[in-house]
Order: sequence, then structure tokens, then C-alpha cells
Amino acid sequence: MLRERWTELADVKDELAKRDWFMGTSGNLAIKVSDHPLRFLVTASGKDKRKRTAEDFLLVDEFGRAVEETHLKPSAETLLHVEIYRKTNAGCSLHVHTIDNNVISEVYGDNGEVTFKGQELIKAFDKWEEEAVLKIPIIRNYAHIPTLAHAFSEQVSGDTGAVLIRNHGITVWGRNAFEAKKILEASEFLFRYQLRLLEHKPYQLFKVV
Ligand SMILES: CSCCC(=O)C(=O)COP(=O)(O)O
Ligand SMILES: [Zn+2]
Repeated sequence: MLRERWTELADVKDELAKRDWFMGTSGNLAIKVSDHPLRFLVTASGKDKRKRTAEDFLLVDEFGRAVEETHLKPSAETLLHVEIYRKTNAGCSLHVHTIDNNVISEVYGDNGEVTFKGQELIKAFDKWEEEAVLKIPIIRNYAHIPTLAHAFSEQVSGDTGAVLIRNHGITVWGRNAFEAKKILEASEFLFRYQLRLLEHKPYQLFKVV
């Protein structure tokens, strides 16, 4: 099980790396290994996530602490992943910094959310009705990680989801790696679309959904 999950997460990491979504060692990824007790693999802190090595991940517990003696440090943002596994049945969670997610989080940050309506790709979030609205919350980028994790946790519900951290990045989760990656790709598509739209129709910024 551990080996399988490790390979699954390493493959996702390679795919996200191909998209250049790990600039400057940013980003962290996690995958659940067991529920009782909660154990998940998380990326080691400060590494170049574009490289595939035997020291990419470590196993942590329900407090985000390494389960075994190791020189590796869990991601600085492990507590956010802890909140996801504590509150939902998610099996995988992904965090990346991109220019698009940072700009969107700044443009809409004062609203506390960015909304999408009438865009086909919101179906990736299980929004199938014609009038459906997707809202992605935007939280403040607290430097104190427990405070950030608390603010993040308030926005975590359901087994799939996405939260933007202002001028920092996005964290998404899904029932498994496939679903988490789908949510991440769909989010980044929507952000790029919205930013491109604003270039052509700047008044869309003030549209109330
Ligand atoms: C150099 S990026 C700043 C830290 C961060 O936001 C991040 O996503 C990576 O931190 P980690 O400890 O997971 O490597
Ligand atoms: Zn980050």
C-alpha cells in the first residue's frame, strides 16, 4: 500500500513538474495511506519538486509529525493537509504556486472568493446545472502556519474542493490522486480563462454573479 501510494504521488508530482508548477521549490503534495490511524505521505520540505528521488516523501501522522526517525522535514504546510484528512474523506491533496492563481487571488482577494458561472469546466467540480455557480474561497496568507491552517480549515468541507491563499497559491483535494489533479487542472484553466477574459472585457471584474 505504502509503495503504491508513493508511486502514485511521485507520478502526479512528475506531471505537475512538467507543467512547471513547482517554481523556486514551491508546492507540496500529500496522499493518504491509512485512516485508522491517519497516516499520509507528504513531500519533504524545501526540495526541488521537479526531481524524482528516494527522499521525496515521508510518512506523517495525524499531527503532521514524521512517523519514523528521519533527517527529512515534512512540508512547512503539512498542517493544511492534516486539516483536509481530518475533516473529509479526501485521499489526496495538492498545493501549487502559479502566476495565474496568485494574480486571481489578488484581483478577487478583497471579495474573499472568486466565482465562475456558465463555464463548461466547472463540471470538474461536479457542477452540472446550467445555472450552477462555482465559488473558490480566498483566504489571507498568514505567515504563522497554525493560524493559516485554522483559516484554511474553515473553508474545508466535502471530499473535493479548492482554496486559494492570497498571493501564495492554491490547495486542492479529491477522493484520490486522479480527482485532486482534475480539480487542480480545472482551477488553473478557469483562472487563466478569467484573466484572459479581463484583458478583453475589463468591466467583467465588477460583474455580480
Ligand atoms: C519557497 S516557497 C515557500 C514555502 C511554500 O509556500 C511552499 O509551498 C513550499 O514549502 P515546503 O516546505 O512544502 O517545501
Ligand atoms: Zn506554498
